[in-house]
Amino acid sequence: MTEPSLPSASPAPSRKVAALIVAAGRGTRAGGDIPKQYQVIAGKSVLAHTVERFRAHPGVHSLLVVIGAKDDALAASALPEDVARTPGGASRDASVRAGLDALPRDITHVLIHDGARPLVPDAVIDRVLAALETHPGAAPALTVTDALWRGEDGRVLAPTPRDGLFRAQTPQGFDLTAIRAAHAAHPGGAADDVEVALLAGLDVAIVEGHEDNIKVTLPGCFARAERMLAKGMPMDVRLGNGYDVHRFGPGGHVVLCGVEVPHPRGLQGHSDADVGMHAITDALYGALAEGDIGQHFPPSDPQWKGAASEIFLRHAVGRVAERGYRIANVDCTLVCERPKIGPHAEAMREALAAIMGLEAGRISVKATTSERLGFTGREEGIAAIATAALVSA
Ligand SMILES: Nc1ccn([C@@H]2O[C@H](COP(=O)(O)OP(=O)(O)OP(=O)(O)O)[C@@H](O)[C@H]2O)c(=O)n1
Ligand SMILES: C[C@](O)(CO)[C@H](O)COP(=O)(O)O
Repeated sequence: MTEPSLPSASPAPSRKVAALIVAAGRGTRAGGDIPKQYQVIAGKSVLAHTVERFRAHPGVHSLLVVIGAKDDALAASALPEDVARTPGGASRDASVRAGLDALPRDITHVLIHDGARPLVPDAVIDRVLAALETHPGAAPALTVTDALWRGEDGRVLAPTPRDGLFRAQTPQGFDLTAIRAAHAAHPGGAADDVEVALLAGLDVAIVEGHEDNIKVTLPGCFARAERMLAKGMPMDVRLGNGYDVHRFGPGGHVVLCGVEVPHPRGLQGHSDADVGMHAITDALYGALAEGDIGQHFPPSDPQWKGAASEIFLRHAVGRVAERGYRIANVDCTLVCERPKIGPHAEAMREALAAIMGLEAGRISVKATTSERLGFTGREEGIAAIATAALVSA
């Protein structure tokens, strides 16, 4: 890998560097209702994180984002108003060409970067800029450290030598005139700009990339990127509340916080009507700002009729972990005249602890009457209120 003799993050005075961030893809492999670069992680869109990295870098003079032809509204809500944008094309290389054509006249060098790489460290940008002082092209990469095989139909066919192989990253930096000419001469279909540059005979230096510089590509990448972003941030604390009510109907027991409690009447509901567990589940979804049980398990869907509430709670707990948080504690209050909760509270805490994979010491279950006032006082139903606290894992 090239280690320039005089690495310098700040370009020479005659050099004017633009960051060209390509973000016109559809993100089909990542899934979701909107392209991956507009999905929110750690409080803002993937693309906004990416843009912020380059805007904050002293060696970058100008920034242009290439967006999908129909993504104006998404880009407007994802990016600060003063970030320059231009429409891209149907393939990555078409988007790069559109961006190169739209750069300001005084630009001499360009850093071409995937909008889907929101974690690019400053040091990687520094290394590319430094290598551009002595090369017309420079790009970050990592050596391959795992063994490589060729395989087919789930079976290994043969080992493949890994000597001299690199995993390519971005930003890939170039002399602007040279890369414009290389793109103009390229037939299309290149995976990246280094491929385009090589066909034009440009000398491209390899500088050291970074394991954090991941490209959000598959559904699991969002949580991974969010966890990595959270590492550099002060501890994040999130609180959520949940409230639920179920009315009494015929029956011989109620299920509360996972425990069957004998009672002359049962609770009615689409699922097993565990009002306490529902309130806790909603508190967890609330803390994540991910709606409520009804959104994840629509009552209109017959598959959830009579479903055990622990299915909902396990899902919410799973989402907490996927989003890079852990549960600090939950507190649930059941509001009813009868049955008496006290004798069952410990069993309820244990039942919740087992489902949530949490120590019982982080779970509180308590109860109150409403002094015979209101619907709970008239014993028409049971209400539950819950609070959950999450901290970044
Ligand atoms: N027509 C395209 C295709 C891709 N890109 C950008 O190129 C980068 C790397 O591409 P990739 O990860 O393959 O993104 P997508 O093409 O969006 O993903 P997918 O192949 O899963 O649809 C992304 O920031 C993407 O937005 C682009 O600007 N214009
Ligand atoms: C440019 C690139 O990010 C280099 O690793 C990559 O080639 C583009 O993404 P894709 O997944 O290969 O489409």
